[in-house]
Formats: sequence, structure tokens, C-alpha cells
Amino acid sequence: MSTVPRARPAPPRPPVTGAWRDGDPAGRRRWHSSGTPLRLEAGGELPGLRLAFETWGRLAPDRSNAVLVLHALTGDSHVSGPAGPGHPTPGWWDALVGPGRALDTDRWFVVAPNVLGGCQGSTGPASPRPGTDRAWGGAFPFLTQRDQVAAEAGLADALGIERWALVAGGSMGGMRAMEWAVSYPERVGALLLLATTASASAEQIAWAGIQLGAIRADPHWRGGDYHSTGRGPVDGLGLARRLAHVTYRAEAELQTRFGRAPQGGEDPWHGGRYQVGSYLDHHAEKLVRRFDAGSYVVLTEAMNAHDVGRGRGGARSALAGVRAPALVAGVDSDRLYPLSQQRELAALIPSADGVRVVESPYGHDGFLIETEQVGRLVAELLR
Ligand SMILES: N[C@@H](CCO)C(=O)O
Repeated sequence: MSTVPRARPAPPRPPVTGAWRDGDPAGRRRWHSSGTPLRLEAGGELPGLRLAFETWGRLAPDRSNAVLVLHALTGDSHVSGPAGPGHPTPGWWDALVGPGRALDTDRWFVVAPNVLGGCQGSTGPASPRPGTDRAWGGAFPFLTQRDQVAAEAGLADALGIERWALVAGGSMGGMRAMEWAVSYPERVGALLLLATTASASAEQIAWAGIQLGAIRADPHWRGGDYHSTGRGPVDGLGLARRLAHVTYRAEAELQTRFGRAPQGGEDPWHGGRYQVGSYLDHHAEKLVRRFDAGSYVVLTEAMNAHDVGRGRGGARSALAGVRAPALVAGVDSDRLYPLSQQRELAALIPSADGVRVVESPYGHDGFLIETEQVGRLVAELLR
């Protein structure tokens, strides 16, 4: 069991405008562009799409060692490595990916795309709309996880990868991993689903709906068409992140770390903050610096739409088609994607060997933090 870290004060930062611009060519990222418009599940098509991706290790001559890692809502392609130009955060699974680590890059070729609809190099609402001199903004089409996975299949084709040795993802990344295993069963050699669900529940849709409401209520949202205005809906996005972040952590953790303590010299009875409020302010400030509100809306709506059984005769029938050996795991303190959802998933996937429990005080974020336990699951699947 991990110990809960002590709270640290946030350093001061320059102001944020939130007028997000697409394009971030400075990193080690590469891009896959599709010449063919993507036909969308909800109807219509998306022309000129581009996926940013990163890779670690070398693809074997027989192309049998490729692993696909899929990020969650506000993640990106930067799974491993330090923060730097083009990479606003350090690799979110850095402890798992690298030489000698669970995903040993001396052996495995690890590929991580930024999700379609995202804002770290892949086509999303902040990207230029083909045929115009403006961003897509509010005209960006409604996407589903299946559309996102279809775009990722195009990337796999372009890389010459017919079959992944492993497809792994947590939370929203788990939704896409599951869609990969159902839509392309012959292309998935093993499957790791973490802290995810067969379909978004009423409560998940409810929390997400409040976040969407906060963004859309910001006067700078302008129906999603704010990218050229010089100011985006940073207040709304910040509120959404505060709320989301509470759902990502556990009640006992927040109580142990912060309790009722006031922040620094502030007085909560006279307009000051509690420590926990300051902690949420910090996470909100960090997100609005690196994330586009339009992408947050598109990706959140796609998560709400997630239902692996849609149009497939229900989840049981859809997941019966999964051929790959599968591991389904959840975090014992996760209140957003509770273990009951992973138990249900494991029961519906014939090749899954029950549910594994990641022990963590951190709630849903445990799938990002408990890398030792997750590493053991990866190693078990790749053995
Ligand atoms: N902290 C994660 C949680 C969502 O799974 C994220 O922001 O993507």
C-alpha cells in the first residue's frame, strides 16, 4: 500500500488566456495523416485527419513486438520521458515504459497516439478546418470511441503493424482498448483494461454533464468558436477540472492529506481557502495551461457515448467476440469507475481471468500512480 504524499504549495505562475492554438511541432512527436476522410459513427465524415504519436523501442523485423498504449481523458502521447518542448507533462507512465521496465523497450516497440479529438497534436476542435482559415471550433463533429479507434487502426496500417502484441489502456484509454479488441479481434494479441467500464454509467454521465455545463456556461465559450478570440473558457474548464479531480481521488485520501486545514495563512471564514480548495485550484490552473476546452468537451461526450454493446446485441454479445487473453483490473478506492464495473467486464469477457485489484489510497488516479502493481499486470500478460 502506498503512503499518501504531503501537500506542497503551488509555485506562482503567469496568467493564462486559454486561447488555444493547434500545432506543436517542437517535440519528438511524429504525425500520421490520412488522405481519406474518416466516416463517423454518428454520420458525416472528418476530412484531413492527423494523429500525433510517439514510439519507444524498435519494431522487430517480423513486426510481432508492437504494444499500443492508450491514454485517458487529459493524457497524451507522452507516455515516457521528461516534460520538455512539445511535452507539457512528464510521461504519464514513465515508470512502466523504458529499458528494463515492465514494458521493456529493449524488447517491445511501444506506440502511443494522441486520441482523435485531442489537443496535443492530433486533429481536434483547435485544429484548422480544411478549406477555411479558421479552427474547427464548435463545428467539430461528434466523435465516438469507435471513430477514434478507426483512426488509430489507420495509424497501425501506416506503421505496418497488423497485430499488436498488447493493447493497454486505463479509464478512457480502456474504453478504446476494449473497442480495439471488439472491432479488430484479430489485431489484438493481449488486452489490459484498467479502471474502465463496458458502458458509461448514469453517474459517470451525470458528473461529466456538470463539467460540460461549466464549460458551456463560461461566456468565453461562444458555442466552441473561441479559438481566434484571444481568450478561451478557462474559468469553465477550470471548474470542470476541479469537479473531475475530486472524482479522480478518494474521500479518505483527501481527508488524510488536507482535512479541514486552511491554506497557508488564509482564513476560510474571511474569503480564504481551505487546503483542499487550493489543491483543486492548482490542478485547474495546470490543466487550463495545457488543454483545450473544445477537446475536453468532444472527448467527454465521446466517453458519455461509450457503450461497447451498442449495435452489437449488447455488451455480452460484443465482448464474447474478444479473442485475446485479457486482464481486467480496477482500483479498490475508485469511486468514479468502481470495482463493480470491472467485475462486470471481466465476467463478460470469456478470456478474462477474473478481476485484479490494484490496492491504492488514491482512487481512480491509482491506475496512473500505482505503476508497480500495474507493471506486474503488464508483465503477466506479456509472459
Ligand atoms: N487524471 C486522469 C483521469 C481520467 O481518467 C486524466 O486526467 O486523464
